[in-house]
Order: sequence, then structure tokens, then C-alpha cells
Amino acid sequence: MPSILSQKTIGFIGAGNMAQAMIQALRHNSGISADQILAADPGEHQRNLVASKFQIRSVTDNAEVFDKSDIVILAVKPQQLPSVIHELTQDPRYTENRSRKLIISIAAGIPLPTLEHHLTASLTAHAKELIVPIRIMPNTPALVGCGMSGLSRGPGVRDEDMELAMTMAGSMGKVCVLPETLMDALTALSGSGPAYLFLLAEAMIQAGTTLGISNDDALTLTVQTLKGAIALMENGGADTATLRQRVTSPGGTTAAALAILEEGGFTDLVTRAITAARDRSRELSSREPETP
Ligand SMILES: NC(=O)C1=CN([C@@H]2O[C@H](COP(=O)(O)OP(=O)(O)OC[C@H]3O[C@@H](n4cnc5c(N)ncnc54)[C@H](O)[C@@H]3O)[C@@H](O)[C@H]2O)C=CC1
Ligand SMILES: O=C(O)[C@@H]1CCC=N1
Repeated sequence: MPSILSQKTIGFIGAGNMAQAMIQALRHNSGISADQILAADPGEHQRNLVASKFQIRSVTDNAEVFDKSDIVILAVKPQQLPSVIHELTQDPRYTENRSRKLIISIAAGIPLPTLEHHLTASLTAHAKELIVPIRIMPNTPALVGCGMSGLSRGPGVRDEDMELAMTMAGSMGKVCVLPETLMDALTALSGSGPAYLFLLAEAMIQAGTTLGISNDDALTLTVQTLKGAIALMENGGADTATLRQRVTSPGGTTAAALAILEEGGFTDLVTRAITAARDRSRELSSREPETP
């Protein structure tokens, strides 16, 4: 069955890590052809990279991407977003836009009402109706089709706009629609979440090598163990606490390890870490100066 994306052009403003993961997912999971995707980035290296990796056209002109796309993904850093939007909205190709466009921001911390305000402040009432701001918070496992995205729907978003946005996010993996007020928490949990697992994996590999296992073997043992544990969480027919108890023989090896983790305040530490990420996401909306 043809996808509703099959007639759409998708433009990326910013062609960094997350944009590349999304392009990969769109190319491989949505049947989107290379000529349906366009990207703008000031960095020559990034432009050449996406052009050669995905056979897509890459340019320096953000307004050209806006002009030629039905769906525009704002994929620059949150600190860069205000100036990118300001510049874009001054361009005649923006102000004289005649077609309805979804403008999807994936930037952490920038709330939908702020996004909407900046995208539409300079437009006439009619032109405003053609700009549909949506916020999606993806994560990098999108690169392998195992992404988790949060989506918040603003006022004025029609059902057909939602269907398009859901199909796009769905090409990356699973999608969860949440109220805007929870997007900072979702960012902290699933947007940043892969990094927590990578840190745990790094620590497990390091522990394995410290105990005499080769790096290669420690990597294989760690990856397959995490994969197996996640498969059990998905298909093991029990909640995570029960699954953990099944590994933990009384007085055995797992109990010895978990006692050390609890002694170090592991659960509390994770809660504090995710809360710090949520709070940082909230801070990012306060328009900080760009950091290098
Ligand atoms: N990396 C991740 O895991 C996730 C990132 N995000 C969000 O995605 C956005 C991008 O993050 P990353 O891809 O990690 O950053 P990145 O630094 O890899 O990519 C940003 C790109 O924007 C380009 N850029 C800078 N100024 C520009 C301009 N004026 N016009 C067009 N492009 C410009 C940069 O050259 C760079 O290639 C951020 O807002 C971040 O919050 C969201 C979810 C997950
Ligand atoms: O670290 C960040 O700010 C971005 C947002 C979620 C994942 N990476």
C-alpha cells in the first residue's frame, strides 16, 4: 500500500546526528526515495556526508529547504533554533509561502507554544494557517528502526497533519503522543535514554576487562546480555521486578552485585539523573547564548 508520505518532500534544516538517523529511517522504512529528501547545513562536511551517505541533495540555504518541502524538520541545536527561525521567517520564500507545511521541531526543551509564536509572529492570519508546528522528540536508535519518539500535538493541527507526523515518526520505531507539559520528562527518559544504557554497557565492559576477560569477549557478553534482558522485558510475560528476582538466587552472585548497587544508591541516582535531564530541558527554552 502506498504510504501517505510517498508524495511528500521532506526537508531537514540541520544535517547532524539526529537528522541522519531520521533520514536513514525514512529511506529504509518508509519507501521514501532520495529525491524526496533535502537537507540544509552550513557545514561542508555535514553536507557532503549526507549527500554521499543517502544520495540526497544538500544545500546551504535553509529557506530553499523550506520552500521545496511539505514537511520541514528543524534539526538544529536548541540554542541555534531561535536564530535559525528568525532568519528563515524574514525570507520572502517564507512570508510568501502558499502551501500548507508541517514544521516539525525535534529540538529539546523548546515548547510548542514558543515554536508556534516564533514561526507565525510575522505572518498574516491566512499565512499562519499554512504553517503547522508539531514537536517530535525522537532518539538515535531511529538509525536502526528501533527509535522511540514522543509527539505533542498543538492547537490547529488537523487529523491529516497528525497522520502525516505519526507516519513519519513511525518510520523510526514506536511513537507515543503526550501532552506538551510532559515533553521535557519524555526527553529525559527516551530522548537521552540511549546514553544511559551505553554508559551502563561501557561500565559492564570495563568491569569484565578488569576481571581478565578480553575486550572483544566483554563486548559480546555485554551486548547479548542487554539484548536478552530487553527481549525478556518485551516477551518474558513478567514485570521487570519479577524478572530481576528470577535472576537473583538468595545468597548468590546477583544478590552480591545488587547489594553494592543499592548501597551506592543506584535507583535514587537514576531518578536524580533523569530529573536533571528533565530540568535541563526546561532550562533550554530560556534562550541561552550559543555554546560552541
Ligand atoms: N542527538 C540525539 O540523541 C537527539 C537530538 N535531539 C535534538 O536534535 C537536534 C539536533 O541534535 P544533534 O543532531 O544531536 O546535533 P548536531 O550538532 O549533530 O546537529 C546539528 C546540525 O545543525 C547544523 N546547523 C548549525 N547551524 C545551522 C543553521 N543556521 N542552519 C542549518 N543548520 C545548522 C550543524 O552544522 C549541525 O550539523 C537538537 O535540537 C537536539 O535537541 C533530539 C533527540 C535526540
Ligand atoms: O542531549 C540532548 O540535549 C539531546 C536531546 C535528547 C538527546 N540528546
